[in-house]
Amino acid sequence: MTRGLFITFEGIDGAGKSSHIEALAEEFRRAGRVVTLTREPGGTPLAERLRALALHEPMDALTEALLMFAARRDHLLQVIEPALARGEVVLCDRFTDATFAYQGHGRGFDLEVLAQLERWAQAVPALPGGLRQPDLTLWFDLAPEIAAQRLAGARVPDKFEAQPVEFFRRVAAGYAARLEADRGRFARIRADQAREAVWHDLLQALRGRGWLQ
Ligand SMILES: Nc1ncnc2c1ncn2[C@@H]1O[C@H](COP(=O)(O)OP(=O)(O)O)[C@@H](O)[C@H]1O
Ligand SMILES: Cc1cn([C@H]2C[C@H](O)[C@@H](COP(=O)(O)OP(=O)(O)O)O2)c(=O)[nH]c1=O
Repeated sequence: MTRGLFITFEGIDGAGKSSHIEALAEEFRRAGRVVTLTREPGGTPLAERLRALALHEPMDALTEALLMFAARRDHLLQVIEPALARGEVVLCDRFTDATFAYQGHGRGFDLEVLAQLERWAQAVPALPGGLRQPDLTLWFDLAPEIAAQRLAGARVPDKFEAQPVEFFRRVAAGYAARLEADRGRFARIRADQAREAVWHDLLQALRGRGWLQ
């Protein structure tokens, strides 16, 4: 059976993730793969309810991190693991790197505690190493000033999108640190380019791994 693939999309708000995720799903479908397109926080009825709370209610950083990981655990067990077991391609708009970047680096919450929560929430005993991680993380790297310009007037901001540029500088540094810690898992996409060039680089990252022709 075809091996399942777990690919996550990451980057600060406005970096351009959503603009490409559906196109990549279509590309995989053309290649004969079944695709599950999903997002975090969310992806199940319970996790979507937790998303609404986490994105719109004020709360301390630990509460926020616990909600993110609670939503993630439900999503992993209900959606991601079953899809991977069926050999599907799972494309997920954000995953745990976002928790390290936003709750960890953005809000300043303890990274060691996050690493512990990651080990609990992503535990899948049947896997070698016992921990589910993405096969590939596409990091849309964009300067916060440009992301803010792109988002201005584009949509009503949620709790995070309303943060100042300084917050997103820390979040972006958080993503860079995650990449440094696990280079093999990441592809850094230069998101300051025109859409066509971003799409080209994204496809190259997939082709380079032999996952698309
Ligand atoms: N390469 C690009 N150049 C200019 N604008 C872009 C580009 N990619 C996306 N956008 C625009 O920037 C805004 C944010 O893009 P979006 O895909 O929603 O980002 P994200 O999902 O990462 O928050 C949208 O208005 C989108 O149309
Ligand atoms: C997954 C995740 C998202 N977030 C934040 C980042 C985003 O600002 C917000 C929702 O992400 P996103 O789905 O990208 O928002 P939109 O659909 O509006 O583009 O949640 C965290 O703070 N921690 C997390 O663990």
